Amino acid sequence: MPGAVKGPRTLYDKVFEDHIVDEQDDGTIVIYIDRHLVHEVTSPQAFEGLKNAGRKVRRPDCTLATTDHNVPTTPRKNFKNVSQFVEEDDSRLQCETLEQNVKDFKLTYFGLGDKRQGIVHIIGPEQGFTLPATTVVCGDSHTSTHGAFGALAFGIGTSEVEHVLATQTLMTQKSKNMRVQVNGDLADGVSSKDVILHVIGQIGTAGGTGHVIEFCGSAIRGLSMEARMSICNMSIEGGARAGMVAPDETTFEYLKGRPLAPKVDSAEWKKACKYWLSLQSDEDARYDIDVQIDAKDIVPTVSWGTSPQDVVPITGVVPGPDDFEDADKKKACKRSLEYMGLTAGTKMTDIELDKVFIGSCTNARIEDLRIAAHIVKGKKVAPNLKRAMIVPGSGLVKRQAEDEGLNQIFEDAGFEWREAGCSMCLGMNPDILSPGERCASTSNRNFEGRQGAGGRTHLMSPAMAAAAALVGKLADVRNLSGYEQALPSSKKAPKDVAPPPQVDEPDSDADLDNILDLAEDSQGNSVKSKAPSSTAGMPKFTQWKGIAAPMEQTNIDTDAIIPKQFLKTIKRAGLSKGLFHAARFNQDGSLNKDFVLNQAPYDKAKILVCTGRNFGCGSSREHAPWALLDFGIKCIIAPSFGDIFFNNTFKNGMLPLQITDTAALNKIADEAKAGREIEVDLEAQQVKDAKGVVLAEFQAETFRRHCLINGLDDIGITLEKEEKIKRFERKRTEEMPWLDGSGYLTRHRQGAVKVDAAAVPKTNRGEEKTEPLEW
Ligand SMILES: CC(C)[C@H](C(=O)O)[C@@H](O)C(=O)O
Ligand code: SF4
Repeated sequence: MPGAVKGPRTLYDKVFEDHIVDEQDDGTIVIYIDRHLVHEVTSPQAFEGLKNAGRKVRRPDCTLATTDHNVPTTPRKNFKNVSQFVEEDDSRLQCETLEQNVKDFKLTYFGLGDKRQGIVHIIGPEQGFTLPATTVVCGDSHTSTHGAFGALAFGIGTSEVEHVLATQTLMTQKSKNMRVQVNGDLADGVSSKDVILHVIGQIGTAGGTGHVIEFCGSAIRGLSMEARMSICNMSIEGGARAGMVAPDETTFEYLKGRPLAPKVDSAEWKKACKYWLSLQSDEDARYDIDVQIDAKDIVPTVSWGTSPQDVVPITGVVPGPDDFEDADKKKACKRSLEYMGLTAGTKMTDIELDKVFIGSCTNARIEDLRIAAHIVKGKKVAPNLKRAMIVPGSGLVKRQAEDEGLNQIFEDAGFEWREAGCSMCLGMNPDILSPGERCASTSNRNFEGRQGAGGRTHLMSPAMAAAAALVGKLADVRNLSGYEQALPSSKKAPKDVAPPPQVDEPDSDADLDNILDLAEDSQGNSVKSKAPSSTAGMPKFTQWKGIAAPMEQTNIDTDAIIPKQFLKTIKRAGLSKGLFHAARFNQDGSLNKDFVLNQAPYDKAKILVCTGRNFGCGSSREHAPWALLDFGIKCIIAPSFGDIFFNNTFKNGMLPLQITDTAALNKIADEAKAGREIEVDLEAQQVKDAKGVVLAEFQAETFRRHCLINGLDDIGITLEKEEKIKRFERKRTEEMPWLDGSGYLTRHRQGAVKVDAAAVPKTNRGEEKTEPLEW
């Protein structure tokens, strides 16, 4: 059994094995997905796929949608509907499309008129939708956040979103185990954001590739749930598929009273807690990578460059190329310094700022706002700052903060107090940096152009961002009087600083007796597809020959492959215009002749050969492979890939080809540089030059190779496993009844048959007049 580990098991092994629906000898495994979060950016093409195939959403009771990336953070007092409220055309279309889709597919949706709306990774935990030991996915790389609950939570691309909507499962492979142990007491002034920035600085942005990280050790145990979420959130910046923390008393305390968690002290709650506790890694469990960190070595940490691994202690100086031994790193450092407008040797605390952003799925929870408010209370934002913003992670965080008077503290200090959303974390809405502006940000990515074309981002904790706002430069929070009381270090971490949010009473209790029947119904309905039962739906990939464009850079992230402004589409086609946009075009829109894809013969490239490591790291946007495909590139050759990008390419009939043998890779790159064609032969598993001479041999994964060669579509293949999925669901209902829609999700279960019978589905909530929703 490929998925099962013999002998002692890790937390990840246990959660993964408990979700296996089907497994093949080659290691391809179908796992069941307990929780699916949906947002407006990565879902339109998935819903379109479902509609085209006549498929339904299999488990509306396990699906929760919100709109977060595109939404303005301006006051919503006069909000009537998104059509009037969202001014920018493409953003509005994406929000409207989501609203149409949640109506068409009868999904629970927290729209802009709902006080529970917010960043998808904030609302899931807040509602108790995220539970320990579950599998949680979302078309978003920071789904890793939910691993703080001991859930196996990871980001997926849009094709996989469609797969989950249709089948409630995913086809996957088992990842490797990595352990990051942080032991000891965190010093005053050091918070969980410093821990994760420090860890990424140590392991690098590709350090966790192919692994699930378990964070443990006394320092992690001492952290609140909010702090653990910030750590797991950024596992993706360390390249990991997911991050996890074993559930414990802190987890249970946080969950108590959440609307979608089992009712405290009920039989279900007790059963759930017992199961959740059993998931702790066994004592002798084996990890493929083991990292030990002493908490006392961690100081307030900030980023200086354009990758989350580019971090230094706030007491340090900007590094220079000479500080690195590796040639690639020297080059990357030079490029980062140019982009960031920094000189090696400059004291970090001498770096002047233009803006401060406190928000994002990493650090916009109530605890983060409390810390920042404590630091700025009674003080003023430095006069040199053009803007300082607080963007709460959800409507409920905002309300809680207002109940505590935090908004007043911020406004008195000179901060803007905004509505919930992703905001300046990636600037898909109007909150962006202008070219050259420098920002202290509590978000998670400092890629080139991340917060706005030409914008410069320094990542840090909320306490450090608050300190920076007061000083007008990067600043050491420990130099401010009274900072100690603000920070819940491991020594004094409160059990649960956030009282459960006040939410509407859940609908009537679940009628658990009829779960089995309804599960049958919903499954029966969900597979009544108009789609042909054939699994052949993808273009085939056998041999692929053409000009290969050479690239050398390391860590080419998906923001660089296609920046945010091109994500505001509801289609897959036409994205080549955004491909490598910042590099391909000058500021006036003309072609940058120095960029390889603008030079003949590479403007007709069909293959990309990247000799730098970690191609496609970062976000889960499937727009990256779509843009490459639209340009004509169907195969990318590199020494290593970001996990989600790697998966996404396969779903589009493309081949990401990992060649780790440097000599072979260089031979291929030489052909590319000479402007000669190369051929990738997936059947023979060889890369050849134009004359047919073999440059490299490779070993593709058996099942993926089979699917590519035969043009097989994953959803079709999975739907053939219907009986196994049903069996899994029956067992899940018997053993973990709390996972079938509870609270306000119950109605989807109870109403499944009734709603499905409706000729023209109205909305999923026509009756729910008491709910604070738009419809
Ligand atoms: C839009 C989405 C695909 C993306 C992600 O996956 O991370 C975004 O949330 C981001 O932070 O870049
Ligand atoms: S990383 Fe930023 S853009 Fe992505 S989900 Fe989080 S807040 Fe939104």
